[in-house]
Amino acid sequence: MKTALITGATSGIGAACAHLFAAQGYRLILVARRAELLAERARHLEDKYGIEVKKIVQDIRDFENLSYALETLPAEWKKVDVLINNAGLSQGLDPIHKGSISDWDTMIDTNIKGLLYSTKIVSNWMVAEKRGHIINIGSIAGKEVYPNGNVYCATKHAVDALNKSMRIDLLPYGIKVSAIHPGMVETEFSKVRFKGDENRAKKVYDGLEPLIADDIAEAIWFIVSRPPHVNINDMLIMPTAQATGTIIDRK
Ligand SMILES: NC(=O)C1=CN([C@@H]2O[C@H](COP(=O)(O)OP(=O)(O)OC[C@H]3O[C@@H](n4cnc5c(N)ncnc54)[C@H](OP(=O)(O)O)[C@@H]3O)[C@@H](O)[C@H]2O)C=CC1
Ligand SMILES: N[C@@H](C=O)C(=O)O
Repeated sequence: MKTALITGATSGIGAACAHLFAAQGYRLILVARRAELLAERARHLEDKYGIEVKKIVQDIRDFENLSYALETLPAEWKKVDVLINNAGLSQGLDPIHKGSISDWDTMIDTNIKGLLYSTKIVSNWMVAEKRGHIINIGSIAGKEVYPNGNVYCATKHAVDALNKSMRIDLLPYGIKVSAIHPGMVETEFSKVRFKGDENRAKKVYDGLEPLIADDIAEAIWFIVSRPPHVNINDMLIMPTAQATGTIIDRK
């Protein structure tokens, strides 16, 4: 049985990936902070698809505890076939001079360092097995910048660079590396960005049809299901209604 490890599996793209990989018969290692929601998601997946789920209730910004939780998994669970570095977020949408230092720290610690921490642990497992596939969730914000996107865009540009670096560093071990860069996807993302302001979050998608999480999960499945001689390095996937990264923030 194949194993997928998904960070940020309680909501949005990560939750959609968990469903899709479970439906494809993968057993899952799911990482997130919200214990009750993770347990509920895991129970549903086990009941619906008859697969096994390991729940890792951890903040990916905490390397020591994340490492302990993952390294103490049973040995056969460490033969991870697919790592989906999904956990991430944006905090605020302010011009640089008005930005919050703590928001900047949260985005940098989650989107860059958290991704590095999970990759550090799992890539070593994959190197030992000389196989695996790492999927990094970037963003259109990792390809372009937009007004007030500053630090979030910078973190996703970092993910873009890290993806290219991982691809080179892990090639000798037969490990595939791919990035997917979505445009607007209607998840909890905007509610998190605007600190729970549901009206402001909803307005982001007014007047256009955004992507949904399943669109990204299906694209990731396409990437993962390519034959061994094919590696998709980078996929940019946008709502038809969104040509560039500019977020129209309707206050
Ligand atoms: N939605 C969009 O428009 C786009 C999103 N993206 C990227 O897609 C990825 C997923 O976002 P999306 O599904 O939209 O957003 P959601 O807010 O719906 O999901 C984010 C997930 O990440 C988890 N998470 C956040 N911080 C941490 C942390 N410190 N430790 C562990 N888990 C964490 C959350 O779980 P919990 O709170 O339980 O820990 C949640 O499961 C992110 O990297 C985002 O930047 C990229 C392009 C577009
Ligand atoms: N595409 C969105 C999420 O990453 C954004 O850029 O805000």
